[in-house]
Amino acid sequence: MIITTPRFTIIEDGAINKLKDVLKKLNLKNPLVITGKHTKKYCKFPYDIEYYDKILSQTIKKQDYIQYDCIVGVGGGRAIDTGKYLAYKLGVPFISVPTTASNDGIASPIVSIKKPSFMVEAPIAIIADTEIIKKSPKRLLSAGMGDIVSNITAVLDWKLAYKEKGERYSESSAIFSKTIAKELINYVLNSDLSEYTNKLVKALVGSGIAIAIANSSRPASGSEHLFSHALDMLKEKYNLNVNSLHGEQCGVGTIMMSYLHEKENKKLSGLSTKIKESLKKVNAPTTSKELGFDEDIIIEALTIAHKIRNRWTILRDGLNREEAKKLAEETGVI
Ligand SMILES: NC(=O)C1=CN([C@@H]2O[C@H](COP(=O)(O)OP(=O)(O)OC[C@H]3O[C@@H](n4cnc5c(N)ncnc54)[C@H](OP(=O)(O)O)[C@@H]3O)[C@@H](O)[C@H]2O)C=CC1
Ligand SMILES: O=C(CO)COP(=O)(O)O
Ligand SMILES: [Zn+2]
Repeated sequence: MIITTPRFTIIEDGAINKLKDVLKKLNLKNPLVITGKHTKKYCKFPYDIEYYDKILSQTIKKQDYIQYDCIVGVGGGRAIDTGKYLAYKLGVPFISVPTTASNDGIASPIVSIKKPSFMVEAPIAIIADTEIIKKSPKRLLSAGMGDIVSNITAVLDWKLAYKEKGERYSESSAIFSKTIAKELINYVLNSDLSEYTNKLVKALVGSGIAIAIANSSRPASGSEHLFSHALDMLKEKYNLNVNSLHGEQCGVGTIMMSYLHEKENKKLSGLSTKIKESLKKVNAPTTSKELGFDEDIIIEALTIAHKIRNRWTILRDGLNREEAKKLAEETGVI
């Protein structure tokens, strides 16, 4: 098994200005920058630039990109994911330059632009300019909290799969991942949030690295992500005009899945409430209404989530409609 983790991680104000130095250190000379319409303004480099929409709308032909020795993704989750995907298709290194902190794709070895998601090499470098990230829409920074609290239920689910199904499990990756989430939750609940963005970026980078070390998204993706993936599926199926973000959906999923874990383990008592409070404190959605979904969609997503992929979680063989409704009601999601 080959595990790749980033060689350079820079998290600081003005970090984007170090892209040139990082490229030099990595002996990379001709990058192609992938970005989005809202984030192009940050690409003040003398390199070729393309929008991710264009990359996604065409079949990638290696010969069209032969002159580039690496890909740099500058932007939100989709820009980063598209850059990572292109780098994978071309077999060149990927450098991640997030302009916000909405999910752990900024550092993970996962591409989720194509469903189902799949593992690739982790970014060779992460350049997170906190000056830019702090100015990004507040909603994206709230969503990031949802992707971090997910680690709590993801790890509980992973351990459950180990106990009930004998799945391969790594205690060190699990502890790393859940500690990242616990620390951020405690910080959020007990502070004035003045350092929130910095801590969030570090947590998301750590979460991506936990995935790389485990060589699986298990440390950061359990039943709460199954619920989020189910919502994405239903958005497509019913052509729903809902613009909820990945991290927002995962956060609401974590409230419900932690409640299910609590019911089986007294030691976890109060977990779901604590997670909900931490999401509220950063203004992340905690209800179907705030997410923008009708209650029926939330219930349907809960009933199909276990079928999304072959991953044993607290949902086990699935919830029926009645159980799903009860769960969403008892956690205040509907
Ligand atoms: N690989 C992985 O492990 C994971 C990957 N993902 C990926 O992430 C995507 C979701 O990412 P998410 O960030 O939530 O959503 P988007 O990438 O859709 O970004 C949301 C919006 O924020 C804008 N934006 C980003 N940064 C700034 C900024 N600094 N200033 C102003 N606007 C900004 C984007 O601009 P613009 O329109 O220019 O892009 C976009 O319009 C998923 O679709 C998936 O592809 C999600 C989870 C995990
Ligand atoms: O979003 C992710 C981790 O936060 C990726 O996980 P998946 O394996 O569920 O796509
Ligand atoms: Zn996620």
